[in-house]
Amino acid sequence: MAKKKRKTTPTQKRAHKGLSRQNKVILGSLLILLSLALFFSFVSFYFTWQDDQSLLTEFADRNRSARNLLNKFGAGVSHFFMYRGFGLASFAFPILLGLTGLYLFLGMPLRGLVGKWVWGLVLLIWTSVTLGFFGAAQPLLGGLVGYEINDFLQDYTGKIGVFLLVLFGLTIILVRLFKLTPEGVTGNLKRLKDKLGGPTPATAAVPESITDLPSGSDPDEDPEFESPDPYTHKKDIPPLEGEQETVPAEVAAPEEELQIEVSSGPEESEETELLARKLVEDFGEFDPTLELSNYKFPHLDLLDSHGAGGGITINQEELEENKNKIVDTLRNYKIGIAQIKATIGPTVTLYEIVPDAGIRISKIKNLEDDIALSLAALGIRIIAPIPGKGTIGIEVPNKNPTVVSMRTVIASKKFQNAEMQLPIAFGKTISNETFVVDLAKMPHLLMAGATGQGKSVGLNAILTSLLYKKHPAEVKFVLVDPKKVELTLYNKIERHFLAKLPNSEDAIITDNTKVIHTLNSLCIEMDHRYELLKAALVRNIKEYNVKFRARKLNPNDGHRYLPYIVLVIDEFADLIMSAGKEVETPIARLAQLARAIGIHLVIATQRPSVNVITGLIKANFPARIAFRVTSKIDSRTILDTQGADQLIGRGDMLFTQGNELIRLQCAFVDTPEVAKITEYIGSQRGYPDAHLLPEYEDEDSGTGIDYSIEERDAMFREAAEVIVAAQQGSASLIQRKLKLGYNRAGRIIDQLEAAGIVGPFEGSKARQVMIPDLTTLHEFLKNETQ
Ligand SMILES: Nc1ncnc2c1ncn2[C@@H]1O[C@H](COP(=O)(O)OP(=O)(O)OP(=O)(O)O)[C@@H](O)[C@H]1O
Repeated sequence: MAKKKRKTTPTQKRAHKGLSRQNKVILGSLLILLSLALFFSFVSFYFTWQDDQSLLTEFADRNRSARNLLNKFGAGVSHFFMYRGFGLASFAFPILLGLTGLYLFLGMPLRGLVGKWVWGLVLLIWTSVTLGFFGAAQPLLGGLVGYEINDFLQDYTGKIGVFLLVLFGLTIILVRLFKLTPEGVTGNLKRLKDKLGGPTPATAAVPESITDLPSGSDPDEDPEFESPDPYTHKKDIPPLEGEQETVPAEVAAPEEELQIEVSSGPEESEETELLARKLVEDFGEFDPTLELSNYKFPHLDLLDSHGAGGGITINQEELEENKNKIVDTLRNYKIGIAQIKATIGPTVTLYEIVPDAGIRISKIKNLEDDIALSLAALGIRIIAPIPGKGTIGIEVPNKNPTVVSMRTVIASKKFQNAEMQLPIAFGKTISNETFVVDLAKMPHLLMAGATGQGKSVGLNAILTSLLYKKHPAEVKFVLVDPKKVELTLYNKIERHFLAKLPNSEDAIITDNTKVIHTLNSLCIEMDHRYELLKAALVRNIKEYNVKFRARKLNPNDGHRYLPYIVLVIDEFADLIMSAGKEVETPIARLAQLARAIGIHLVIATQRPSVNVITGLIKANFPARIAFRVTSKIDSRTILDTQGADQLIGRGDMLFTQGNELIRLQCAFVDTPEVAKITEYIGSQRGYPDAHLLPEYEDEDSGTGIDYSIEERDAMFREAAEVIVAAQQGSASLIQRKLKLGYNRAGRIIDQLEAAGIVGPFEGSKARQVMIPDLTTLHEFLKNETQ
């Protein structure tokens, strides 16, 4: 709404500039009176024209008077319009003049009059020609104009031709002006029959003819005229709250002054809607993928099956053996089992047991080590009870685990049909089901595990999933790789999928200072995106992009299609150890706020200690993955519970999104496969450069308020102009208008203060602007340099 209001202001201002309210009332009443004078003259002319005809040549003679109600004026004007002009159709003039007068008198926006004048003139000529055609013997019906046009047309097309032309004109008027279509007419007749005695369509048609627009764009239509043609269709869209008022406001406007103001707002919104619909009709929806329309998604053959094509092989003997061992161990401790069931997964088999009645669950839980000992196996995990099932689960690793290949999970129906914003195929659950989640819903992911347990493979699985599902226009990666080797392969897709800071050579970030800059730049991008969302009146990136695709957001106002941004940090511990708060603060800020605007974080660390995964970080990362860790304490640090220490490694992982823990076998994607995928994408035509993030300037580059003229920011002058023009000394105004980051805008404000253009900081209030207008400012800046 705010935007619409902003839009109306210049129009209103212009209107005020043209004519003052008083002058409008004066001019309006003059036109109304003139229209009445014309009307009475015209009517009277029909009865007196013969008597008054001789007088037309003796206008100056004061002794003679005309019989017309408005005397000589009436006789002369009527003769001019009715006889020499358009005949009966000339009544259009008093009507149009009266209407214009009324608009001026009531202060209504004159824009609405254009359509009425155009249609009025069209009707005037058509009526004149038609009456001239049918009443050629009666010059007062069609007037001289009607007669002459008829004469001219008949010379070329004959009587029949003119008749057909008149008929065609009538069709245009009925269809465009009155929105009559065969379906509409039958529908109306039916409704009329139903209503019997209700308001006739004829009465409704009057305001409609008034409000129509010549362009054929959707006017405020009479609800009575519902027809399935493309024009009336537009009305089927449910009106916005304000829009409902538009119809009565427009119709009743000539009588009620109060409603006039109301109509201006919604009219604008309708205009935007109309424009959007017209653009979509003409060009189709905005397609973000158009620039790389020939882009081919990677195909399955780029991935290996890692010998997992045949699925899980069940070793019946092993199953039986494990079952017996479990039953025996429990029996040794006097725990009877009523039922036992096995679910075989790729890495572990889950034995679900129902103990005899009266057995305490904690007793079984305490036997974890004993069961592990008797089974002589690592990585046994007891889940007592399994949530929602009423059974106790014992997970026992398989002797021959099956590799879950990325190929099988990508090929799975679940992933292929996933209607998610950022679908990730992590791998398989212990019941051998493909596990797919939406990164956008998580909304950030923390990944930890001891070295060599599958973190890098996990990150590759995330990136591969997105590469298989998303077009380069839809998602961008910001990759941070302090180890300098893990993510290098993704360099090849820089111009397709990567985002980087302006002026930086490599898209993959390996040094710490650059990481800090990038994180801050992402914070600026986040702020920009929030501004855009606010201006578009939407709540999240999804709604924003839908609106942008429907061409309801104007790129000239700074709107653009927003790709998702996934920030991946491999080895977070390194970073936090060397940069501490400088990294933690922007990460926490992004994690807290970035979910709605499509920036998602994936952070991996091999040192899950509390000084790396701090409380602040943890609180903002509800979704966590733990690969195998070496101690219970590490498991607690990541998951808030033990369990990760009992995993068997090689991609065996626990995933939580806040509540229950899910054990998964991570999909395996090897480095050569990643190389093939990136090669495949990288060899295709890409964008000219990587996606550029907003510029970030280090805060340390000068903080004192004693700025000399040479030290001033390059945007100082522009910023001063913005501030003086708006007479409002605020950093956020500079930020918004000049699209600068918060820190830079803040620094410019300090420089403006040092220059004496704005006053000192006044808490929550905007600073005082010391210079009244732009001319004074320019003078001031000129004097400064002299
Ligand atoms: N999902 C998996 N399925 C099968 N094997 C796996 C899986 N994940 C990892 N591995 C095996 O474990 C090895 C180490 O994995 P990875 O490089 O991902 O460990 P990491 O945790 O990133 O180690 P580091 O922290 O030292 O980089 C891989 O080379 C692979 O052989």
